Amino acid sequence: MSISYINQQKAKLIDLALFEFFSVETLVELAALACVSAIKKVYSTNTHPRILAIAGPGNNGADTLVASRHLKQSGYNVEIFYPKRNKKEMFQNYVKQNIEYEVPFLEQLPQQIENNFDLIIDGIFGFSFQPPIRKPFDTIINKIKDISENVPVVSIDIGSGQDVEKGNLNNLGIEPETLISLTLPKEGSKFFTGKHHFLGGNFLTKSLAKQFDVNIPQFPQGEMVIKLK
Ligand SMILES: NC(=O)C1=CN([C@@H]2O[C@H](COP(=O)(O)OP(=O)(O)OC[C@H]3O[C@@H](n4cnc5c(N)ncnc54)[C@H](O)[C@@H]3O)[C@@H](O)[C@H]2O)[C@H](O)CC1
Ligand SMILES: [K+]
Repeated sequence: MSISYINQQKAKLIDLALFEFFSVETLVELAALACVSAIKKVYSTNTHPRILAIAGPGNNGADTLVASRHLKQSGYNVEIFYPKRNKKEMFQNYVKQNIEYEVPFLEQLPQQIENNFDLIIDGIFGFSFQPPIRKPFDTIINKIKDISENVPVVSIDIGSGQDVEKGNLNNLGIEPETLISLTLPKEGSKFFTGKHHFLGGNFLTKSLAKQFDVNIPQFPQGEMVIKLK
């Protein structure tokens, strides 16, 4: 039985259904841990010790802020660029936590990313993205696209700027080396051209799968992610 790929509306509805059972903090913490697990499988602290994490204003950014803290605790040097701060208490707490865990926040996107970082985490937009890309993310996404040949990019849930359902239309979005889909892959990820595709966020029950008419995977024993590619 193949895993279902879901459209934007279904992703939002499944997310809402999960909020009936879990707090957003719980889902974000688990999603972030799954991302960290996938990242560690491909990029070690020896080969890719310096990480630049770029966090957007929504829950894709929340996943990134939490993943940054866990990566720092796992021995990576992480720095965060978080240009549009969400005022909600949860996000303010994530900032405080990172400061406590000695993860610095950068005021600007660094000039020489290629020389100073081994890996970029793209946590700008997830499944709620609606084109066109607004400022300041247009220039940020273009910059990441330009250097993605030289520095590997890991995108959380979606390559930011990509259409959730149609993929990298007109090459407007980030095409990452590694994509980590959450809950179920989005339709746009059928066109993923990078090297590694993981699925994390083992949140769905049989009953929710039935309600949303989706096929859910069996995660390998003891694993937080499944390798799809
Ligand atoms: N069930 C799950 O799979 C879970 C997934 N999680 C993560 O949450 C994101 C979706 O989060 P959401 O808050 O709904 O939205 P986004 O982060 O995608 O972005 C919303 C944010 O971005 C702004 N925005 C949207 N379009 C644009 C644009 N064109 N230009 C500029 N800004 C834009 C918008 O205004 C909002 O501020 C999902 O992908 C997962 O990563 C959670 O972990 C919970 C469980
Ligand atoms: K993203």
